[in-house]
Amino acid sequence: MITFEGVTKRYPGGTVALDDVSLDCPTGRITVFVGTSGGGKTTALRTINRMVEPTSGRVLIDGQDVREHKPAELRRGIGYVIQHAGLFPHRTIEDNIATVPYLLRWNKKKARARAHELMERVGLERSMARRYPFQLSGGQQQRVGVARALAADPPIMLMDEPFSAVDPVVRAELQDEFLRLQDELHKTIVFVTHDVDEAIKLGDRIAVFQTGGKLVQVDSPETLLARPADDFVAGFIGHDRGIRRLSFIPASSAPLSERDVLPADAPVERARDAAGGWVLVVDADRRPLGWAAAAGLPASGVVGDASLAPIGHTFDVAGDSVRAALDAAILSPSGRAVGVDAEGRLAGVADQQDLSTAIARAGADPRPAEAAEDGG
Ligand SMILES: Nc1ncnc2c1ncn2[C@@H]1O[C@H](COP(=O)(O)OP(=O)(O)OP(=O)(O)O)[C@@H](O)[C@H]1O
Repeated sequence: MITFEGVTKRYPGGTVALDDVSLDCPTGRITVFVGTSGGGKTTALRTINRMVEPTSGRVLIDGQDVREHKPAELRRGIGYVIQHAGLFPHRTIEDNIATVPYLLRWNKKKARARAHELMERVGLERSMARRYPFQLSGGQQQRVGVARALAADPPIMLMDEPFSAVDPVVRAELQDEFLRLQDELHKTIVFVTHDVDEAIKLGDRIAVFQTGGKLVQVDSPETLLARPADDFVAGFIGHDRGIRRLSFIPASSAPLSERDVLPADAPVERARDAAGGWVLVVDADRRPLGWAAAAGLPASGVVGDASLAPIGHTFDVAGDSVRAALDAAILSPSGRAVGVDAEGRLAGVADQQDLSTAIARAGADPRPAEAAEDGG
């Protein structure tokens, strides 16, 4: 665990970059620092690897003051990734990645083998090993930056806006891969961003900094969205925090129904009085085929003969959130969302009223999200 104990940083000239910050960053988890520009996020991050020395207070790693280590020695156990990757322009990709192994005096063969293994891990083709950074896209360079930080398998990773310099699509890909990697590696990560959505997506805990280096709130994303500590945090996380909260309400909490669901071989007569004007048609295996409008059914035959409107997207009742289910309902021609199991078979249908019920239930639970999850 990384612990900040009353850390203050006052720069010459009087700027207070950190004001008595106390905070824990738990082992194996992602702690995200967000906040206003100039709020002290980068300064706080850099006190961990001694790129910045606090004016007062202490930073501890597993109970030990970071000042007990020489900076160079300390940094070998701490990966560091920055915006624009900060690669050495005249070194090949494999040698960039192997920077720390070379410093640790690994032989060249072993260091390069490690670099190749990491290239695969972060989704870079081996053919890029001998290229130079300028021959890679921005997103690829960021992957190299992550691979380089991981090279000596440090238990801690500090990441300062690592995905900010790439377009939104690449950024989302990098975030997804980063989460997948963390699922395997369980590093202790401190991640700086000014993007609230990125913080919510990646953070196990989010620390919000305000101008003047004040830490205003540290909480899980769920709690931050549900209970911002003050008007500054509420304003910072935005007016659509209600919508964002829906991502943390499991779709499984919505009631599902089998109303107006028919197999493709059911006679059309059975579909004519569908309450909502639409029937969901499924195959013999209960896989959803499409929506049939009651008004557009053929005069006779089976519902499978009707022209079916596409379902759009379904939601996974076990893994998706109410946000995904609501999106599916809004985009569905019938206004109803189709819930499926892991095999893609129909689990049930939820209309917007059913989803409202789930939202109201979640909103009515006054316990902090963690306690509610524990069932305690
Ligand atoms: N070396 C320095 N000398 C003097 N002042 C500094 C120095 N580094 C940072 N500061 C000041 O300290 C404050 C905090 O800076 P810091 O870079 O930690 O903020 P930040 O939250 O990371 O901001 P941003 O989101 O804009 O990157 C700012 O007012 C900044 O101008």
